[in-house]
Amino acid sequence: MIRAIVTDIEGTTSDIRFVHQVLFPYARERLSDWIRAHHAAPEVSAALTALRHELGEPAADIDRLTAALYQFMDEDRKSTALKSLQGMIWRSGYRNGDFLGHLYPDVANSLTQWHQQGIKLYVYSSGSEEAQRLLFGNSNAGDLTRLFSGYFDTRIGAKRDVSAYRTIGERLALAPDEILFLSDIRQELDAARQAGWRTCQLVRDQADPQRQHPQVNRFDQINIQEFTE
Ligand SMILES: CSCCC(=O)C(=O)COP(=O)(O)O
Ligand SMILES: [Mg+2]
Repeated sequence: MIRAIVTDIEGTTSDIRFVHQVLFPYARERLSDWIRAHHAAPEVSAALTALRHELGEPAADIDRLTAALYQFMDEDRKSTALKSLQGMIWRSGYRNGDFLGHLYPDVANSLTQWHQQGIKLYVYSSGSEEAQRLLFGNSNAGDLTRLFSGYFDTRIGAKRDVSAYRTIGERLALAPDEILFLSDIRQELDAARQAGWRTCQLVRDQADPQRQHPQVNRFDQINIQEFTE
């Protein structure tokens, strides 16, 4: 029986174009000035210290760190430090009403129904926990944060790494086959399945010809019973 659903964001609940054409450019355009202005703030300073550690350059100055962050953004590197800083910059974007978090039209209804059925809902995204809360709290379907029981980001591990799913499973205190993972990326679903989870691939645009996991186009096509043996 499925007791928890863990969902990815980009390409699953939300359009990849929103992330790549709205969120990422918003942070990119502001990053350099923003770091200069805020590097002494404790949460920013902690992220920059983590970045120095990630780079293996304990003495890196602000210019070097900024250059590394631009390189990471070019590579779409899922660096925990970068993701943390992006989340902080997006905070003002949501607060100023520069954008709303994009959710596909089928998402809010399905999440609400699953929540009403007593299924616990969680997010697992490379975006920071703060970025996840901001997106669901300021979405085009309103504030959906009340539906979620928790948020996981790259601090728990990388999304293609089976150990991340094992650790999340332990935190949820559920048997692996009681957890359903929703994602658009086959390699993430492969890792979740290796951990014993049930999986479902969202194919918002084009089907994945490899068909390694059950595929749906929308959340309202997900029949939870079908994932229970
Ligand atoms: C929380 S929205 C920003 C998502 C993000 O930064 C990202 O890198 C996409 O990660 P996902 O794991 O949701 O594909
Ligand atoms: Mg995704």
